[in-house]
Amino acid sequence: MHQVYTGTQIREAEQPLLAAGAGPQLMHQAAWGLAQGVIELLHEHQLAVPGARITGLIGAGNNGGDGLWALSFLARRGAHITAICTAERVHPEGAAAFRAAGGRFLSGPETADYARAEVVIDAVLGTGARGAWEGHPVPEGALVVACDIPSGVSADTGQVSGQAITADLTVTFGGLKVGLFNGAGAAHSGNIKLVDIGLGPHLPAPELQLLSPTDIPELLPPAAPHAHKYTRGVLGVLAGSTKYPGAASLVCAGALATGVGMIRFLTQTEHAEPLTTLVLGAHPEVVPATDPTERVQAWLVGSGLSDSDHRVEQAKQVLTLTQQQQLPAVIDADGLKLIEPATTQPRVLTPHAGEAAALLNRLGAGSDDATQNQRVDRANVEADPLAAAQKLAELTGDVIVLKGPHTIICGPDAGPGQRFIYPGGHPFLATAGSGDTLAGIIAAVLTGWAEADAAPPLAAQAAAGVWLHGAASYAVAAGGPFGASQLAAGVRTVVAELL
Ligand SMILES: NC(=O)C1=CN([C@@H]2O[C@H](COP(=O)(O)OP(=O)(O)OC[C@H]3O[C@@H](n4cnc5c(N)ncnc54)[C@H](OP(=O)(O)O)[C@@H]3O)[C@@H](O)[C@H]2O)[C@@H](O)CC1
Ligand SMILES: [K+]
Repeated sequence: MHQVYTGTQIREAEQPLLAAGAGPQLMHQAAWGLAQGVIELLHEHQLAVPGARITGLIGAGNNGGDGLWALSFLARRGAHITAICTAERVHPEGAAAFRAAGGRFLSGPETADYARAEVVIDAVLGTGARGAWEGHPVPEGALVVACDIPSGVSADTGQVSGQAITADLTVTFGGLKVGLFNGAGAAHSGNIKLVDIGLGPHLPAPELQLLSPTDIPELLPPAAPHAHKYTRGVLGVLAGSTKYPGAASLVCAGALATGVGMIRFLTQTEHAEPLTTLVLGAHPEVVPATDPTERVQAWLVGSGLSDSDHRVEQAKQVLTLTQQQQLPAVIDADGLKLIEPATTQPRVLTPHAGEAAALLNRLGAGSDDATQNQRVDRANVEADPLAAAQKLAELTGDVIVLKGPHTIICGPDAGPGQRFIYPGGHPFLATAGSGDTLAGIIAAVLTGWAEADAAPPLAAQAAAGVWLHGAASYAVAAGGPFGASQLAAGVRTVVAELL
């Protein structure tokens, strides 16, 4: 498990060390790690360090200081180092070390040299940045290494209000920052390398957690040796419609590959119908059901539902039932249009940005602050998905899985096991039906834990499902582009490797 902090939390953790006079030492550690990051990147690109043309973009504060010290370390390895100051002030000790190492500050016509840089170290703004940044051009083809956080990206939120640097690599100090993973920041950060500068004992509870493969086995329901299908868990599924028949099969495929005792599929009508035939054709083990009150341990409602009157009525009925029985439920897609907030029921909502915006508007999210009566749109959610997920979790009392390039999983409470980020599956995962499979996977995890004595927090269960879905995408993508119906095979591979 990796911990992710806001920039403000990292700054606060530095304070006791700065007060004890450890500032220069922290900066040297940070700069050393930054220089190592540059060297590794050069090697990855089959470029030699001796003679490499490396230019630092240097701001007024300690971020600039880190950049100057890193350049001086790189000069010792034979790199050709130059720097451009973007402000009138510059970190004095850093500048002295840079000059002593043979570094040259470019000014006036010399800045033309900048166009030949092979590597640019972005050390303009770090955690001390405030408001919008006007930006600075980067030579075409240069590799860009951001110092701590790409300049222009908020370390607290990932928001970019003016211009921002886009890095190939960000070397970040003391702790991973929310801004590297959330919203626009994720697209600017490139690969991320964490350098430990000894803040450990001073760090607070993290804002977010990133799951590692070793965290997953204990978050997936155990397969007990003497289990039978009912103890393992029965999942009720209300998914698919005449308009989106495939969703029902994809949901069932995701759930079966993750592992459930049984699936009861709520049919559209009492009579044999094409939707049920399709589901049973793909998964003969699924049991069709016409009565939603038959016993299940958890429900999945909404994937591919469409707005057909009959299917919507069925969904309303099942949602009420799950509330009365306090059953775990995953609510996906059109099911999200039907939920009412503030229940104590263990529920997981799985919106994408557009659905999250619609739900926030329906629940009146804009009405309690300066944005009064202003409608939330998809772009607002995409700019700060963590804030949107937190707001939704607060308004509904549910666990929110906000799907996107980086998926946020957010429970209604703060604290451990409540907030996670999954930094994206394989790009091929952006395909129709991928969300249906995800809903099935999460629902299977909830089903398996539904009657267990010591289950992980609901948000952690959902986060494990998101992780499984992402890992499955890499397993399947090894064989080339894929459609969602092939994802379940990847889920089985990943689960088999884990258990
Ligand atoms: N603390 C430590 O010992 C350690 C810190 N470390 C490093 O220090 C970094 C934090 O350093 P920091 O606090 O000096 O702030 P930093 O990000 O360099 O920028 C502040 C300067 O930028 C300016 N400025 C602000 N916004 C702006 C804008 N929008 N557009 C333009 N200018 C803007 C602002 O100028 P002002 O407006 O105040 O004149 C101010 O001078 C941190 O990220 C890490 O890299 C590590 O070495 C470990 C040890
Ligand atoms: K920076």
